[in-house]
Amino acid sequence: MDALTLGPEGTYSHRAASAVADSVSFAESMTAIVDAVASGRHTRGVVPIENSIEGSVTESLDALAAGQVAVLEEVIVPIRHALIAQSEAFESVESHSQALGQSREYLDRHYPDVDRDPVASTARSVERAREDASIAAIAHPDNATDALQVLDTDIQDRDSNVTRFFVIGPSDDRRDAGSKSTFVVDPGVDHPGLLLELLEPFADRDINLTRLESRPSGRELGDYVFHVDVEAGLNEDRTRDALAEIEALASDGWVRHLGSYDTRRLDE
Ligand SMILES: O=C(O)C(=O)C[C@]1(C(=O)O)C=C[C@@H](O)C=C1
Repeated sequence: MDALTLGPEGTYSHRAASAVADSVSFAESMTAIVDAVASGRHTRGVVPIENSIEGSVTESLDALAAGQVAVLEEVIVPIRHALIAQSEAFESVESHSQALGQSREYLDRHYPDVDRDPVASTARSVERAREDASIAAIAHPDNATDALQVLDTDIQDRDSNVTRFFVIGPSDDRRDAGSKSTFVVDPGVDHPGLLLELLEPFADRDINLTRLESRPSGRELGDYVFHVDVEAGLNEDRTRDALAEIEALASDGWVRHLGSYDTRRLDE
């Protein structure tokens, strides 16, 4: 099966997608990937969700909350960045904002006066460095082909750097079995203790939460949609019971079960 992911060739998303699909096609943004799967134009997509240093990939979270898709698997990819350019004589560093953030301490230490410019992906910054000697890229070292050189390796601020991706498909492919599940909750109400009430159904049943993220609903300041990951499948009674309680609490809003899924870890 073909998977749509963030391009061009050579992104970390490309590495994640290659591990789960027979072939890979490329899009320009996470929103475009989720839209293509939600509308049926593509059967599989692979989007980054969170990084161990920089945190959430907010564009992916907001697209998942808006689009009708299912999460089928999570893929954990080790991220080891290289500094890539035609020579040491570069004047600016470009990369995806996540990669610039993951290498912040390195750049502060070694290139404090060099401009940092975000572009759509790490591989896009490599294309730019290939065309322009004044630009250095931050990307996987395998991208340093032709006139490009790897000026430094392992420039991420922690060696344990990993990014978590979701493999997504149409809502009809949603599964109830898996070691983890993801929900998006728009409570539609606001009162003291609401967040506590939303979490208690999981705590009461000994269900471990692995992520809780508040994203602005976009309606007004202070109004949030919650992304919740738990270590349990929806085929378990305890998860179904917890979800029923949350649905009752959010009866003026909505709850979306994005799916239950297992984890795949890629080697370095
Ligand atoms: O630009 C890329 O290579 C991507 O696949 C995107 C992305 C991200 O959005 O987090 C994926 C993994 C790394 O954390 C850096 C960038």
